[in-house]
Amino acid sequence: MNSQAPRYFALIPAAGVGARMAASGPKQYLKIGGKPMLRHAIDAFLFSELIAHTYVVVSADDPFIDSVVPSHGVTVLRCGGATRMESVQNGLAALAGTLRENDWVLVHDAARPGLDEALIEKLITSTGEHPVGGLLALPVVDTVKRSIAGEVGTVSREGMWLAQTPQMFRYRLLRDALAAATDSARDPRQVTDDASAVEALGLSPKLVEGHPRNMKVTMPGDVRLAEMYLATAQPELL
Ligand SMILES: Nc1ccn([C@@H]2O[C@H](COP(=O)(O)OP(=O)(O)OP(=O)(O)O)[C@@H](O)[C@H]2O)c(=O)n1
Ligand SMILES: C[C@](O)(CO)[C@H](O)COP(=O)(O)O
Repeated sequence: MNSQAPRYFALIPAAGVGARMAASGPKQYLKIGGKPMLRHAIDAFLFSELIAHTYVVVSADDPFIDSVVPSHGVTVLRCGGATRMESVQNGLAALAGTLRENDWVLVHDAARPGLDEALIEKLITSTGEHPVGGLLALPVVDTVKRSIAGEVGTVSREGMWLAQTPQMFRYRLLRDALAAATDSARDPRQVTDDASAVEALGLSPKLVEGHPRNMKVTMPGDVRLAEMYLATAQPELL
């Protein structure tokens, strides 16, 4: 019987280049509401009493992080990889010996500045007892089209969700799932989120309804939308 109380850690992959944003530098350092995007994500975890510590994965030569990271509660891991998955894998590997096998890891995109303590608590209280883990997500409410070589069709939206982050899994399970995804014949670039690696093991994580404010800032037009969400009071949780 494991008598240790559960521990929750945040891991923020922040080693991307923001190609789709096409800004002058990596998008995670763009100011959103006067504060770098990455710092919004960090602060959500710092303000949460449930998170024991936060780790941020950046590229080895990142010149910006030292002016953004706070002086407490956060450790920078300069081990970013060529893909989001690699950055997460490298970050988890760097925490071997620090994290216990059954510690919960909440992986959250630096590109999602709208996360807040309420959503973190909702994910943890909804998932903490789940045998696999879970993630914030939004049910699809629009009709879904797929266009391939000019052929357009409609995909049933029954049971369809849009994955957000954090995605939370036990440290050992997540490391094993990502390692299996790397070893599999499947193109690892298909592993665009942490949950898909776990699902490839035949496991089903819990989907916990997130919020549109927790959007991923990807394209130039997303910056203003994210600022509008951040400018509003904390919304009632869905
Ligand atoms: N090699 C990479 C690629 C992405 N990320 C992180 O993964 C998150 C989600 O990725 P995405 O929104 O795609 O960011 P970028 O990869 O920077 O964007 P783009 O695909 O437009 O280049 C971001 O916080 C990004 O910093 C990472 O840590 N390491
Ligand atoms: C992890 C993620 O945010 C879930 O929707 C998404 O897969 C990240 O995709 P990206 O292309 O790395 O932004």
